[in-house]
Amino acid sequence: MSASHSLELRGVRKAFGSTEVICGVDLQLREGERCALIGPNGAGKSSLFNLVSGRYTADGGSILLHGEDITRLAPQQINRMGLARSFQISSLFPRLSAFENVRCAVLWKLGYRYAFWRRIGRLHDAADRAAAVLDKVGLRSRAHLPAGELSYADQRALEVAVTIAADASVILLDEPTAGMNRAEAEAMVALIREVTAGKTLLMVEHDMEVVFDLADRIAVMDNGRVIACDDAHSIRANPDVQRLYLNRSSHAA
Ligand SMILES: Nc1ncnc2c1ncn2[C@@H]1O[C@H](COP(=O)(O)OP(=O)(O)OP(=O)(O)O)[C@@H](O)[C@H]1O
Repeated sequence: MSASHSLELRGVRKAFGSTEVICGVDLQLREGERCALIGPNGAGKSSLFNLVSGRYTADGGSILLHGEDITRLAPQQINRMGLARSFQISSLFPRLSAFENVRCAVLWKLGYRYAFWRRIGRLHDAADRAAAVLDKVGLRSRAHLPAGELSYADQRALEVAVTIAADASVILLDEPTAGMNRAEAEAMVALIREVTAGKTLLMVEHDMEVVFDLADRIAVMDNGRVIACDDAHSIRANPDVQRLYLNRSSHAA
């Protein structure tokens, strides 16, 4: 793998029982690029996220993070190597404040197991980092509120904050604008653009306006395969992609 690839999938396969749901996926993400993963329901987008983040183990092929093989590593090992993933279903602690949610994520990355005399310093570091991240996502004034009391859009922003808290270099976002109105989605796009600057982003997204706005490249999945991966112009013009979307219902993206 060239050193400029942050993430590389080589012939990745996954089956559940006798059904292969990921059928030999190759995908390469360059450092600093934003890639959207699209495709119809059941195409395999979430399964691919689960494989990359270590929740599922691949049956074949390999996954490399900055050139290192992570195919068989546990999620927390992959996380500590610099890959962070958000979840579509909220993984926030609703009774903890926004600040505490982010601080937990920072401490988790630091690996909260070290000598006592180092803890105090680390706690201060974690608090500073959490405050800075909340500032970045525009939640400074709501940092003290329980996560469960934030508006829906703010909870999604907090999810992004938790995901970027540990300063991962590769970020996976799962439908970051799902359930948002246009204005909220636009604000989220601006936020993602800012907080992922210089990082590598892989994002599952159904909203094509968001996809075309944010992504440098778009990977299209169908039936467990990546059938195209290219810039927006080429994806729009791709006959296989056109066929895929014309043949589906309106919720095809
Ligand atoms: N844990 C599992 N056990 C069995 N089958 C699974 C499991 N996870 C996913 N699948 C199957 O794998 C296929 C791909 O599902 P996946 O959720 O990855 O698709 P998706 O593209 O994310 O769809 P959506 O857009 O609806 O979220 C589907 O046929 C699904 O039923």
